[in-house]
Amino acid sequence: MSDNRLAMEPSKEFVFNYKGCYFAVNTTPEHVASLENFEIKDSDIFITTYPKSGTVWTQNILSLILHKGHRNGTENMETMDRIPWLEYNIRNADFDSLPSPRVFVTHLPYYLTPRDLRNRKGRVIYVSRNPKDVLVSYYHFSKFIVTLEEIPDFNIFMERFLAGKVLASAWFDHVSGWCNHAKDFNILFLTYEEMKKDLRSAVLKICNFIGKKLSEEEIESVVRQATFENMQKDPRANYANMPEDLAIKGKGRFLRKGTVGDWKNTMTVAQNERFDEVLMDKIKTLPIKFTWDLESEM
Ligand SMILES: Nc1ncnc2c1ncn2[C@@H]1O[C@H](COP(=O)(O)OS(=O)(=O)O)[C@@H](OP(=O)(O)O)[C@H]1O
Repeated sequence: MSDNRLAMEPSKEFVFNYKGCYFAVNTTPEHVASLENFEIKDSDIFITTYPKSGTVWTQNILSLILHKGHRNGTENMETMDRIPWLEYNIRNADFDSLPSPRVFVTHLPYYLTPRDLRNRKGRVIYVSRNPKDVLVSYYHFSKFIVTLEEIPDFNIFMERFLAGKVLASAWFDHVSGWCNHAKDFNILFLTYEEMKKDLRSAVLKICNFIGKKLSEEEIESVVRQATFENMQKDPRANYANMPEDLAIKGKGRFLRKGTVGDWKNTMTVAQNERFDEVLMDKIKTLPIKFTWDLESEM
């Protein structure tokens, strides 16, 4: 294989491919396959995202909405214990014994989710983010965490991202798959940018969707604690107490910048043009309209 082709292939040391989707090696094809038959309860909630789209943010919002102890600071539970990963059950959580409503988090494409979920059992909150900010956030994240292959050259990282040769595969396939199959799920779509613009409205949408009534004061408390500035101070949101096998290798924080339009600080004009050439026509076919910076909307 030529050097260029080699640079495009994700290393088997970090990922495996199962039915067209790349997974990190801290799960197994058997576990992913078993999820098809995972029994869903009506009250279950799934936070579903492509990586770097606002997963931990939404996990924190759900923890704050559902758990008084999280809201008033009397309980200190790690995010991944409160809301475990479905396909990366690294702490071997007993999913059956989680308190109701169970909340899971997943990067699964729609077609690998539990069958019950695809039959409108349980609820899905799907959060998406403009893919240029996803790309840049993903690039920095790969330098930050040991479970991802580090690709120091942004050009190569971008080409892999555009070709879907990264964990969770192609951004467009993920988002379009979920949008096109929305009717199979009981699903709420949110975007990172709308959460950023009006967090309170997003929190209210979530409460409404999951049927949770909170007082005005409680809503205020959720919103206040879910801002970037406040979450950045929270060791749980920053994975500060990560288990060894997920340890952080780089400098910086999980909550890195938390802005809309940061891609402009990393992508060159040529890279932006290349990105648009590959993805923009496709993006225009999506029912979600993305915000590329907080001044302009497409
Ligand atoms: N409260 C709040 N407000 C705004 N932005 C926030 C917030 N919490 C997390 N983030 C930003 O979300 C990015 C991480 O995305 P994910 O949590 O989806 O990452 S992961 O897939 O779970 O690894 C990452 O984006 P970047 O800062 O652009 O890298 C985080 O900073």
